Amino acid sequence: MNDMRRLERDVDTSDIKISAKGVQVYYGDNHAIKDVDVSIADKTVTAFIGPSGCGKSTFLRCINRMNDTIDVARVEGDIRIDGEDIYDKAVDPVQLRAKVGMVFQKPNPFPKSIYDNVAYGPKIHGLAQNKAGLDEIVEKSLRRAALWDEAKDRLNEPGTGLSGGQQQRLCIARAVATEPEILLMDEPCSALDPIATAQVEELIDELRQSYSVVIVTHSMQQAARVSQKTAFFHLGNLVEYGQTGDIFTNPQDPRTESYITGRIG
Ligand SMILES: Nc1ncnc2c1ncn2[C@@H]1O[C@H](COP(=O)(O)OP(=O)(O)OP(=O)(O)O)[C@@H](O)[C@H]1O
Repeated sequence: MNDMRRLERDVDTSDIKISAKGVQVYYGDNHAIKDVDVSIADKTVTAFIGPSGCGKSTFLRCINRMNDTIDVARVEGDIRIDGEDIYDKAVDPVQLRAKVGMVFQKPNPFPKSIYDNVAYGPKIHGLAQNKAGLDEIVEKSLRRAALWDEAKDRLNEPGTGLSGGQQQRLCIARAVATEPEILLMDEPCSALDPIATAQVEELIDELRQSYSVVIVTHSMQQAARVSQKTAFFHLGNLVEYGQTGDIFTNPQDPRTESYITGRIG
């Protein structure tokens, strides 16, 4: 039995959205993720924490097969969404990524208008019948990302002309526009000021009503504020996983305790 299985506590096994078993990731000879098992709940924010280089982003990228785009990366093991093997040969990674949206560390709007940034995904996935349908999706997505009021009078202006915090909300609007079921966020606030961070955190809390949200964060305060479940990674191992409150107040593994008290990291 590995560490995580022994230490997993209070993780509701009902309503599991993502389940991973025996996941290994290698970059060439570098064994970056070591035999990770985890079950991630629907309609919940799950935070991945741990020291730099422990594999948080690598594991996050397994969930929408973004590691496929890295030549030297090799993923082994079993990852299922709603019980379906996402690494099955029949699964189209492009379709998968519409269902599993991703928001990156640095806001990365396309060099297109605000409207087109949001409309791009729905267009390529054929989600709108006509222009009116597309307009509706764009408005709804910008509203969900709490950007509509600031953007509605400048939809044809470049997305890159928005402030950093607005650009990140635009990227969230772009991610939700394809009606995903899971939203992966890789340090989504690291380039934002405290006000924009607070707005995005508020948004994450709202988004969990509809999605399973998985967020990588370097900020333990942020993990404590936004997540219900926390997974602590160390040297490629998932060391401890449980209710966020328990992980921060009563960690079971000395490595978790050292990290949250600032002794490693
Ligand atoms: N594209 C890549 N090519 C080769 N090795 C990589 C790549 N991405 C990550 N790695 C390696 O995999 C290991 C885990 O890195 P990863 O970025 O997943 O960690 P992390 O916990 O997200 O780190 P950080 O908090 O610093 O972002 C590291 O040894 C890193 O060097």
